[in-house]
Amino acid sequence: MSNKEMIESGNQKIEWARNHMPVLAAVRKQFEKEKPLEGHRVAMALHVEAKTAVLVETLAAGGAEVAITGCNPLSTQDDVSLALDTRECIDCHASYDCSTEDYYEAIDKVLDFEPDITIDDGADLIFKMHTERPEMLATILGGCEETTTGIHRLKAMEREGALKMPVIAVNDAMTKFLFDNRYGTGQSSWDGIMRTTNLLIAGKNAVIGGYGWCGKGAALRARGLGANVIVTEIDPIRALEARMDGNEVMPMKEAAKIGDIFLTTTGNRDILSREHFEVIKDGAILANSGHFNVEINLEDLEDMARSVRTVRKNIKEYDLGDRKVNVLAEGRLVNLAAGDGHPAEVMDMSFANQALCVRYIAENTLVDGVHAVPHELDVSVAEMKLESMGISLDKLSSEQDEYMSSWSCGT
Ligand SMILES: NC(=O)c1ccc[n+]([C@@H]2O[C@H](COP(=O)([O-])OP(=O)(O)OC[C@H]3O[C@@H](n4cnc5c(N)ncnc54)[C@H](O)[C@@H]3O)[C@@H](O)[C@H]2O)c1
Ligand SMILES: N[C@@H](CCSC[C@H]1O[C@@H](n2cnc3c(=O)[nH]cnc32)[C@H](O)[C@@H]1O)C(=O)O
Repeated sequence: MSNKEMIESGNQKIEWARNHMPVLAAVRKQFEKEKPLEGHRVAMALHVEAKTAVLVETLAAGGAEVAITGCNPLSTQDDVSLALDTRECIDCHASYDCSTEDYYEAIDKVLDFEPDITIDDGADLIFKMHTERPEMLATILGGCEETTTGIHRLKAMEREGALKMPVIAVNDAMTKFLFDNRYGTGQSSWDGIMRTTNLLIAGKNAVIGGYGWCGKGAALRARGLGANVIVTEIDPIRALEARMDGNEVMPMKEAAKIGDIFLTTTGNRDILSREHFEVIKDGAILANSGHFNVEINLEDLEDMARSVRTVRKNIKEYDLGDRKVNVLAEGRLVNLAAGDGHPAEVMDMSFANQALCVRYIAENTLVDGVHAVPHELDVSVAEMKLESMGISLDKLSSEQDEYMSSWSCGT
């Protein structure tokens, strides 16, 4: 494809996403009128694809200048990246097939832009500023964090007294994790696995590593596709919940022997490693939808393999001698590296939270540390989403309100 064709293709994808993100469209309308981000510079490290581009456009519509790069290798869509870079007030430095070196160089480029507000998905911008460019922290008003892993990292920094800027935990908004992590990851991970393998899910043993919000969604959709679902966990309450939701629960070492498809969603490392590869079923398919490329230990697999070859686009077959194992998308996020990421309607809510939190940072002075998304913003996103879906609610009558808040007439 020529550059011109790539830009056209990127713009087409952005238009489609924009037309399916009504909450962000409502926020954009407010931003166009009120210009709350005039004079602000926003640096972003997010998956650069069409829905993210709609968020970038929204921030620019609010008056911000924006520089953006990716937050994982293999999750950028190059046509969207090129299309974004043609926009006024927007610099885009992301590319799909970047090396680890290119990836961190691009993080530096968006920091060179001297932002006063950041948006991270995994806290790489914040980590880089704190470790290599601390002088930047003096002019940072605050940041927003998109994902669970980023929040873990930031809370660890906060615990050690190392976090020197305010950050809003956008991931922890109800209108984010209940929908994005659960229904988004549930749908888009299986979409990535199905389009990459072109194999049937029904009748297979699907092993889900972790029963957090992503794992619950992944298990739910796997059951809907006809799989027998096995969950692995380390948390007794989540394991119990998984069992009572109708899944089998067992240690990974047992699941490895019988699983046909493995999907890791823990945010942790080595969910699948040497001890599992030693017993894993022949032909097993391994995919990750959790954190970076560390949930499946590829070094162990490479070490154990006699040979490795590409057997289909985005599928590498590791020949272990008596068995073969297939890894999708190099163990990186399968829904983004081998798919189009979450559905637009879900990212609509996640990114409306982001846009509203960027505005909140611009208009308020926050102390250093991890902050919750203000409850009224979270509720306003739910209200706007319901409105866009044509759904209205009952209202408490004054009698009901009084009854619920009284202690004298409860029985
Ligand atoms: N692919 C995507 O688009 C996408 C979307 C949202 C979140 N994420 C990422 O997915 C990961 C999970 O997010 P979440 O919101 O579900 O987190 P969560 O904290 O709700 O769930 C993680 C679960 O994994 C379990 N776990 C941890 N170590 C384990 C181990 N060794 N074996 C089995 N289970 C283990 C935990 O007990 C927990 O129940 C994070 O890295 C997050 O950033 C990815
Ligand atoms: N750098 C992090 C990235 C985790 S991806 C998880 C985040 O990606 C976000 N996400 C999922 N799909 C899309 C998409 O299509 N566009 C933009 N962001 C997405 C989602 O909100 C989620 O919180 C790490 O490796 O741990």
